[in-house]
Amino acid sequence: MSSYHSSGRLSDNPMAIEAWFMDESREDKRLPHHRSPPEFVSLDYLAELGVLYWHLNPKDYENDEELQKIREDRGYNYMDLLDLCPEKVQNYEEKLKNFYTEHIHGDEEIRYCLEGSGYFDVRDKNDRWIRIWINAGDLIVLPAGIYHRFTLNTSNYIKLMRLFVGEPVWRAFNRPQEEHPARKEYIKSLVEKVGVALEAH
Ligand SMILES: CSCCC(=O)C(=O)O
Ligand SMILES: [Fe+2]
Repeated sequence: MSSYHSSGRLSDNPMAIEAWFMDESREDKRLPHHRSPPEFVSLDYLAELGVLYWHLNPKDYENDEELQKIREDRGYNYMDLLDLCPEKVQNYEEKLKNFYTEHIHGDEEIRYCLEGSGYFDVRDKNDRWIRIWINAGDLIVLPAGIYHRFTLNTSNYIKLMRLFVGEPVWRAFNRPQEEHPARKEYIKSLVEKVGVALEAH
């Protein structure tokens, strides 16, 4: 039997990311939205969807060799910081609304949480929402073409590092995007990886 720890996390292992299938309720998006009983999702399952994860030391991000290596290996030469609070972000409410509108990008979305926390929701191959809880030290990569969205949780604050290959393009394409080349490429990669026949949505 598993039990919750004081942090609210199911695991007391800070290296483990937590992800779960969401319920269907329409209540506040900043709440966890667990199913009853909770249905957790493994890192292996996320990897099948093309979602990558590392846990790093967020206090050392300026000199972190592990982060440096990931950036070199994957060509992430662009970096900036996003402090998501009303005082520092223009059009804060509008940005949050757009972040929570289901979308894809033509490129990977790479985010490293330095402080605070939040939820990245991604669609799995059966179009179910998986909620990924990001805390300080969690670096995730969402593949180009995966439907996703982001919300703050009840802590209401996150500081993120954004990484990119080359000149950043933040453009979001809201669902439906079945004809977008990145979407087609993503579906192809899923079929190759897990051999599932996916219906177009
Ligand atoms: C707050 S960063 C994550 C939101 C998002 O999906 C995006 O920027 O495209
Ligand atoms: Fe996005």
